[in-house]
Amino acid sequence: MTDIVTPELEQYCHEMTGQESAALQALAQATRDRTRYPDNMSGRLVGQTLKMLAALSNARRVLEIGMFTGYAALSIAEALPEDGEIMCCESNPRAIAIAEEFFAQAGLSHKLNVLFGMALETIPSIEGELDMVFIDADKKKYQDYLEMTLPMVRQGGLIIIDDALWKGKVLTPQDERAQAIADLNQHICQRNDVENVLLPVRHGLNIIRKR
Ligand SMILES: C[S@@+](CC[C@H](N)C(=O)[O-])C[C@H]1O[C@@H](n2cnc3c(N)ncnc32)[C@H](O)[C@@H]1O
Repeated sequence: MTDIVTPELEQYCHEMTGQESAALQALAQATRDRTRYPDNMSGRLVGQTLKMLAALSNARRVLEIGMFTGYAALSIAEALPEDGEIMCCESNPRAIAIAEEFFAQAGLSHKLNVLFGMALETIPSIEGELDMVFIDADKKKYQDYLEMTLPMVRQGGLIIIDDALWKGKVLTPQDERAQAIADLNQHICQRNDVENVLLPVRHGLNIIRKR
C-alpha cells in the first residue's frame, strides 16, 4: 500500500507514539503469525489514536464495523470504563476467534460483544445510543455504514472512518473503492449536521463529530 507520508516519517511517528500494552503487542504478533492478510490490521498509530479519542470523549458504548482480529477493538476497550462495551461487526469466524482469545487474555472479554455476519444486517439489532463508531469494513459500503449509524450516535459523539485516503488514490480515483471513498469525503465535508477533520494518519482517518 502506498504510504501517505514517507516511510521514514511513518516509522518515526510509530516509534514516538506510546508503546502499546503487552496484550496488544501479543495480538499483533499473533495476527502476523496466524492470518494470511496481516496488513488488514490497523496497528499502533490508528489504535492509539482511537484509544485517545475514546478516552477524550468519555466513550462508553462503541461500535466497530470490521473488527478483523480485534486490534482497534482492544485498543479502544482499554480506554472504556469497566461497564463499557465495544460491539464489533465481523463476518470472518477465524478472525473473531483470534479477537476473542486475546480479549480473554487481556481480561477484557466482558467489554466485547461480537455481531457475527454482514454489518448492514447486524447493525439494526443494536439498541440505544452510541458514543463512537469506527468504520473499517467494505469500502464500497462506507456511505451506507455512515447513514445507518449517524442517527444512532449521540450528539457530540464521533464516527471515525479508516482508509479515508485509500492509498492516496482519492486524488484521482480510478477504481470503484477509491471513487466511493472520494465521494464520501466530499459528502461529509458538505453536511451541516457534522463537523470533521481528515488526517493523514496511516491510510487516512476522517474524524467526524455529530453536531
Ligand atoms: C481492514 S479489516 C479491519 C481491521 C480492524 N479494524 C483492525 O483494527 O485491525 C476489515 C474487516 O472487515 C470485515 N468485513 C468486510 N466486509 C464486511 C461486512 N460487510 N460485514 C462484516 N465484516 C466485514 C473483514 O472480514 C475484515 O476482517
